[in-house]
Amino acid sequence: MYVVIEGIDTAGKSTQLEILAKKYNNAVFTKEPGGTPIGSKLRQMVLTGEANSKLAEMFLFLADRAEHMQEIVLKNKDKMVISDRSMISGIAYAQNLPLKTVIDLNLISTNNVLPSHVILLKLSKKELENRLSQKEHDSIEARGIDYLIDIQNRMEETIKELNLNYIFIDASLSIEKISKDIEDFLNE
Ligand SMILES: Nc1ncnc2c1ncn2[C@@H]1O[C@H](COP(=O)(O)OP(=O)(O)O)[C@@H](O)[C@H]1O
Ligand SMILES: Cc1cn([C@H]2C[C@H](O)[C@@H](COP(=O)(O)OP(=O)(O)O)O2)c(=O)[nH]c1=O
Repeated sequence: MYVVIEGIDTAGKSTQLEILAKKYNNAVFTKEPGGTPIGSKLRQMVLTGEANSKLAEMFLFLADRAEHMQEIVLKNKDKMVISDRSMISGIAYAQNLPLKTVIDLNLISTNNVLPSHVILLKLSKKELENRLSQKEHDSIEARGIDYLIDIQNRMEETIKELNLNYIFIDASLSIEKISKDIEDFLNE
């Protein structure tokens, strides 16, 4: 089982992953970017905004994803792997290219492996404003509210386009209700 939890910044992914870690203590918990040794270097480069070129930034994420697929997802394919973000973020955040092109590049990076379960936490614009006002921003979050809402729409579009097995959850529900919905989805 290859489970991914998706959502724009502040949607509540880390909060739910902490709860999942207590419930599924045999699962392998990982993240993109940064789930491997090379990945943590790439993560540092993208989050501090070292790349001036948007294309270069996307290729850093793709390099991270290829290494992560080989070293974490495929090496643990007999276990439950639960990842904070995935190719869905990769496709949605790379807005400078048409969706189809970015999907193809991402499928190359994952060797055509797709997640078996996708959880998307969805924020309203108002709730996003509220949550972002309470944290310091990295260089991607600093791009603003409308940018992130566009990304969220692109995440939905990507999940549907790839025909994935998914659940969309209203991220402003209580932490407990969201975690129950996730558990039910994983037990289906
Ligand atoms: N269901 C929720 N309701 C209200 N606040 C939440 C909820 N889930 C998370 N939060 C809060 O929102 C902020 C962002 O959550 P976090 O889990 O760090 O998001 P992400 O990992 O997606 O960036 C944190 O301050 C967290 O406590
Ligand atoms: C996986 C991925 C993330 N991103 C972005 C989304 C986030 O803004 C950032 C990754 O940050 P994230 O790990 O979510 O950071 P935080 O620790 O702040 O929650 O990179 C891309 O632009 N492309 C990608 O392929």
